[in-house]
Amino acid sequence: MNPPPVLHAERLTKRYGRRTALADCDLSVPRGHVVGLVGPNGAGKSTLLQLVCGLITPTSGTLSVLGSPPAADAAHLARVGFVAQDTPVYASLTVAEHLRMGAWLNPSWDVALARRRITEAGLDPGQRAGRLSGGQRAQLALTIAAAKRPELVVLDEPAAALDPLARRDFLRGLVDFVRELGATAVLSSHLLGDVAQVCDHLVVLCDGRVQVAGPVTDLLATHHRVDDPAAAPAGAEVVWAEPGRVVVRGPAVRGGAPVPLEELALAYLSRAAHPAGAAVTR
Ligand SMILES: Nc1ncnc2c1ncn2[C@@H]1O[C@H](COP(=O)(O)OP(=O)(O)OP(=O)(O)O)[C@@H](O)[C@H]1O
Repeated sequence: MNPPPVLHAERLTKRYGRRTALADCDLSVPRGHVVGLVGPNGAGKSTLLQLVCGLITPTSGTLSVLGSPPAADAAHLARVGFVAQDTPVYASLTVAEHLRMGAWLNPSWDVALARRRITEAGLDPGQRAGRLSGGQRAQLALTIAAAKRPELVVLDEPAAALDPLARRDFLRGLVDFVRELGATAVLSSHLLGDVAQVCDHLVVLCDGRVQVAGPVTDLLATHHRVDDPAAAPAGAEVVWAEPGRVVVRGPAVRGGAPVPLEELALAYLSRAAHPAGAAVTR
């Protein structure tokens, strides 16, 4: 029997007063992936991640995380790591004090893993966190999440403020620890290049709705670029069409070219932003 998905949402909806942040989201994410959650400002990414961590509750619909309701109990919480937006840490505590606090709060804390990651990231254990650079702070936050040995780690735009080199190091560290632990990571980002670099599962969210989701290999196999929407075969869907950039979804297209993941995500983001501009099923 297959293990339950890491995340399973059915008609998941979150409203803040009259504002709908997430609307009728259906989503299923299998274990062992690095999942990229992309969408523009206000798409609902943070809302979805906060629901997953049990920081807020749905207005309607259902959500299960590792087979249980989010944050079901202390044991369930210990299986989920969270790196919040801007990777907050305690400015007056040193790196070593963060690790001691992590060990004290988390029964499954892996002392050796935490020490090794700090050394690999070049962090000084005696340094106060308030004096760390953005990249160093992100590495500390990722180390704290990793040393819990979570089955799922949720990261809300953790690398957005980092320079390209620091981002690359951070993302490499993330992929290494996900592989080492056999965990799943869900990472929200505006940076399509980062997502294309490290994610093997993609969720595109716009206006609180899932536009497309699935394993990257499946998405790449079912999307093609053609010169002209008329070249799309019967049954194919034109996701987005503009001069020189027509992305279709469906069976292989004669003369069609592969679509890089960044362009595929952009096609769905463009369609959501300009609904009248595309979306033709032939
Ligand atoms: N606590 C809140 N109270 C009221 N509205 C909220 C609250 N949190 C989010 N929203 C609204 O819900 C919508 C989705 O916001 P959310 O922060 O989830 O988007 P996001 O995709 O994470 O955006 P960003 O990329 O800018 O961080 C937005 O319209 C936002 O204004």
